[in-house]
Amino acid sequence: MALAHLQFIGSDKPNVDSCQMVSSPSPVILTQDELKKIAAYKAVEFVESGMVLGLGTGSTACHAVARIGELLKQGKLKNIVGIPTSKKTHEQAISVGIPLSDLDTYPILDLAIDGADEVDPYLNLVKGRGGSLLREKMVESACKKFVVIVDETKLVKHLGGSGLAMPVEIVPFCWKFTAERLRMMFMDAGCVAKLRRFSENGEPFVTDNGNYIIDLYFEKDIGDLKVASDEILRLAGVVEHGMFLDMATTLIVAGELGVTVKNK
Ligand SMILES: O=C[C@H](O)[C@H](O)[C@H](O)COP(=O)(O)O
Repeated sequence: MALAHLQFIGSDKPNVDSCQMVSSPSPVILTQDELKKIAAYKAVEFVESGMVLGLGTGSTACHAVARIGELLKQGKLKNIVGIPTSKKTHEQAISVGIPLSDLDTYPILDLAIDGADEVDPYLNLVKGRGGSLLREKMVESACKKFVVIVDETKLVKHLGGSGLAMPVEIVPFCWKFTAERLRMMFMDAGCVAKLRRFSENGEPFVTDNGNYIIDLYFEKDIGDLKVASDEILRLAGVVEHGMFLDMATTLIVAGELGVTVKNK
């Protein structure tokens, strides 16, 4: 079975042993959004009636939320309870008719479906470029199964190696102090720490929890991810970071040559 298309950026030898190609190569060139939708629809095949579901946030996860709503309307799914990971997903879920609840009521979820900003060959993730990392991490760490859905541009060899942001949610109090501490923490990796701002008015971006986001950019590999994770979380002022280590149980990747499902 040809799996050469499942490439982790920068990887010499992608780890694809446990992958399964589930659709044949398509002759049509698909847009990135169409690929996201294909991955999302594939993930929704894991959903069964009666499940308590973690509903992710972002341009990929929104296709899954829409699909679940559609199947509920068609009567193909019944008795679903959704736990949204952001205010935006909350609104979307209501609009498509998914009954909602929260972690206080359902501390253990059957399944969560969500996108990611980066995925490494071990299914570690960077999340939070949409700003929802804290609620996502709370919900997705309470799930028996966590299905991650991406198009193939999200695959990387090392987290933080794509040159894009590694988000850290912090309290607004003395944010410059916290940003500087984070920068110094990863000085050897050439870290730049930037407060996320709304592009329209330059005001700080505020999360659903009333916090700020510091985006970390690295010139070099940050080394052991667990060590980096623990160190960030020990810093007073930090609420959570966007590294989701050892949480995903299944990865669904949609690419030009088809859809691949990889189980951990
Ligand atoms: O905060 C946002 C979430 O972590 C998203 O799941 C992640 O950013 C991926 O989003 P998208 O599917 O839009 O690329």
